[in-house]
Amino acid sequence: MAVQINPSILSADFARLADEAKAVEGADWLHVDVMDNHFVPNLTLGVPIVESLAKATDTPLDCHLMIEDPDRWAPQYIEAGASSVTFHVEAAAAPVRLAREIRAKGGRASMALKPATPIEPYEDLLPELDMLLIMTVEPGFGGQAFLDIMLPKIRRTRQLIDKHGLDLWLQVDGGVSAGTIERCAEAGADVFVAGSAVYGAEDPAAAVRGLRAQAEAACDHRATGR
Ligand SMILES: O=C(CO)[C@@H](O)[C@H](O)COP(=O)(O)O
Repeated sequence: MAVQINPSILSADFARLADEAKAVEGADWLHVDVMDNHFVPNLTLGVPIVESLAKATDTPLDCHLMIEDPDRWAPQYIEAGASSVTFHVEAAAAPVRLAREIRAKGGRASMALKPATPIEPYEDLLPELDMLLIMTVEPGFGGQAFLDIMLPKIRRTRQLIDKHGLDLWLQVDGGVSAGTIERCAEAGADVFVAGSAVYGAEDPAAAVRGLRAQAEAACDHRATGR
């Protein structure tokens, strides 16, 4: 699968979201961090803003729900115009039912794991998903340092995806930058969320292009061993 670069609007100017979405045209998805100050100690935005943003940009939205009770809320984000919804397995009461409901509504179903949550108990769930998100920081804030200790989990997840021959995207989120993206790609990730590395750059669109070139080279290296 081709590499995908998804700017996180958590690092954008929330008063100018439509312009900030345009500033990264050429990105594959916009990553929308939804936080409820319960599942994580931060508060961001909800369904009405996603509904407005979906109308303001042609870039598809992936909503990353860092909230309690995603079973209740996730389908509403698809109805609001998101094309993909990521829920945390630690918060979901019925992850399989929820993934099926997201897909039944026409969305891509994605499940996230916090750093201390292992992948192995969820091997049998993987066919129910379109994407798996491995958090490479503790969720809640942008601008944190990348957790190198997540690299073995990324590798093990890639092995599981390949073992089962699944068409499942493997996303990483947190501390992804020019200094870390190659390690993530070499470990097996193919979807990269970057907040401060994109919106903190003078030219966000150029930052997306730079990250894409680095990730593509590292993915080729992983595939060919050269
Ligand atoms: O989900 C989160 C944080 O919880 C992320 O999406 C951050 O927004 C990524 O920001 P950077 O680490 O790339 O600055």
